[in-house]
Amino acid sequence: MAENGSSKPTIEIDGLRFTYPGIDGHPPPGSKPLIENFNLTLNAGDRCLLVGSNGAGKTTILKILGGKHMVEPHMVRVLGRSAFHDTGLTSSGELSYLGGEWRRDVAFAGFEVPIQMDISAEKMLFGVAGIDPQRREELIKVLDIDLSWRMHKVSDGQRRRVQICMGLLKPFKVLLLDEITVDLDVLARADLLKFLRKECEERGATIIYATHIFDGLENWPSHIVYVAHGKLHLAMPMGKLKAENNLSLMRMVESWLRKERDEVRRIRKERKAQGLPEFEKSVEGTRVAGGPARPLNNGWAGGRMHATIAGRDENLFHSSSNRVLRN
Ligand SMILES: Nc1ncnc2c1ncn2[C@@H]1O[C@H](COP(=O)(O)OP(=O)(O)OP(=O)(O)O)[C@@H](O)[C@H]1O
Repeated sequence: MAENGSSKPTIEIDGLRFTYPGIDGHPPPGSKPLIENFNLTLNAGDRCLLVGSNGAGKTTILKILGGKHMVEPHMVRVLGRSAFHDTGLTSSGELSYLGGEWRRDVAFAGFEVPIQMDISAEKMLFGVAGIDPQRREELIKVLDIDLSWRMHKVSDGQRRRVQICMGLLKPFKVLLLDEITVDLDVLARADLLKFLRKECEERGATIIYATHIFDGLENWPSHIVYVAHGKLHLAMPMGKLKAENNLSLMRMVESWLRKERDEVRRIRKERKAQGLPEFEKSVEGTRVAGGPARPLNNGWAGGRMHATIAGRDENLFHSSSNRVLRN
């Protein structure tokens, strides 16, 4: 994929395989991997849109890249390093992940600032040490943040702007965005996308952005990746895709998802006709080897992880899934 200066890929996924662990920290016996045979290479400057239906595995892939789930080090390399094993990648800010639970509970992994408390936007944004003042000023402007906002009183969108600003303060080399723009108004979203594009073009950053909202994205990505049932279905430079297809981005994705859904329905119908259950059984939240049935969540979802760390289930967490899951 496109290169910018450095010839080494910034993101390399090679034969990725991943199964969510059961309560004992191991994949449940008989379970089928959620992510399988997944390969992707991205370079400095690439802006990659990650698309797929609900439950396709986008968040899981981003979390693996963000070092939150353990996989074998050779399967996923970020800036040539294993994100799970090399914690310096995230602590240095070179790798930044802005996703679901980050949005709900804390301002930014590592800063440990509860977002709902009575604190001003200014205190949050100026409380982070070692930030380039010019970059901070630019971000405050891009996200149109009023420094006097009190975090417990602002709207969801205003709070989100401060959170995004916190997450972008350090000049990342790789940024993983998991549907972070849902609450932003049209202007804030457009300005943020413009800023992110500049980060890739001028600094050679690499961004993977998972979203279901295609408004204003038509000319933003340099690459598109479509994932279905944990498998890579398509990874392509946007230019090539547009040359082969004159649909809009949204219509294109819609047509892929429609095809995928029709195929799932067809398989279910066949199973029913054969006297088999339409939906497959799940083992501790993971699908059993077989057709394209979706796994169910086993309760170790993002929101639960924080509760587990902070709450009474702490021992349970430490004796089980923390071997493979990092929040
Ligand atoms: N902690 C977990 N344990 C077991 N299964 C999980 C866990 N987290 C997610 N899953 C399952 O893995 C599958 C993929 O989930 P994931 O969140 O990666 O999908 P997604 O593509 O991001 O979906 P969406 O577009 O809805 O955000 C889902 O079926 C989900 O139920």
